[in-house]
Amino acid sequence: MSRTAELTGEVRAVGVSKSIDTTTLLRPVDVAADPGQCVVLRGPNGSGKTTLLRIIGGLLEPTTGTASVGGRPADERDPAIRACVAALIGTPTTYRDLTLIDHLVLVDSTWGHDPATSDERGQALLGSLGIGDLDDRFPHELSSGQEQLFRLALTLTRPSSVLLLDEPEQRLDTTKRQVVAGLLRKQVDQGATLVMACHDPDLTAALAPSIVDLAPAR
Ligand SMILES: Nc1ncnc2c1ncn2[C@@H]1O[C@H](COP(=O)(O)OP(=O)(O)OP(=O)(O)O)[C@@H](O)[C@H]1O
Repeated sequence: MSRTAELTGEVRAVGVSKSIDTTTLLRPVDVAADPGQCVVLRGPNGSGKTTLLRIIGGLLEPTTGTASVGGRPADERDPAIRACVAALIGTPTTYRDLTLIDHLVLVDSTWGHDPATSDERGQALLGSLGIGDLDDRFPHELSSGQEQLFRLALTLTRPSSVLLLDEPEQRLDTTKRQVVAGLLRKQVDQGATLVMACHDPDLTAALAPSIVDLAPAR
């Protein structure tokens, strides 16, 4: 996808908040993250971390403030934003009759990589997440932690400048959290902008991020 190169990974959210009727989902907050930087969103359950990630990903319009990626308004209807942002927020779509490696080959080749080497890249990614031996499984044949690793693989397999991850540590054991920390560190070192919600102090510390602490929504 040539559009990926068009947008750099600067993420900005200025005074963004979200309310629905009289309910506050997110109190006003600022976020700034540049390429090669990690920002971790912290806060108690219900403080609005997922809501903020959805706003930055252009999936949700803020009630106040503005959000942008690469200098453009964050709006996932914009193909340039979609080409730039890879997000793991909620449950990605999977196909019951495709194996894990089939999924990765599909996503990799769809996003413009050489289809002749998609399989190789997919195998390497699964291997780096410690689930290389599950390449021929179907998504419904995974444990919940293995499923989370597969979701991360699906997110990381496509090209992107910005990674938005909602609690990537979910359901992972300590060893796998360290594996994910190493993989995300590598992405950041290679120039990705990483914004993630996280409840795990060890994973947070491993990424040496800037921290944005969210106040409880009410
Ligand atoms: N569609 C909605 N309508 C009304 N309130 C909502 C809606 N979606 C979420 N909320 C509320 O908005 C607040 C923020 O939710 P959000 O999921 O962003 O929090 P979070 O910080 O990600 O929480 P957690 O740590 O539990 O994942 C919560 O109080 C939640 O109940």
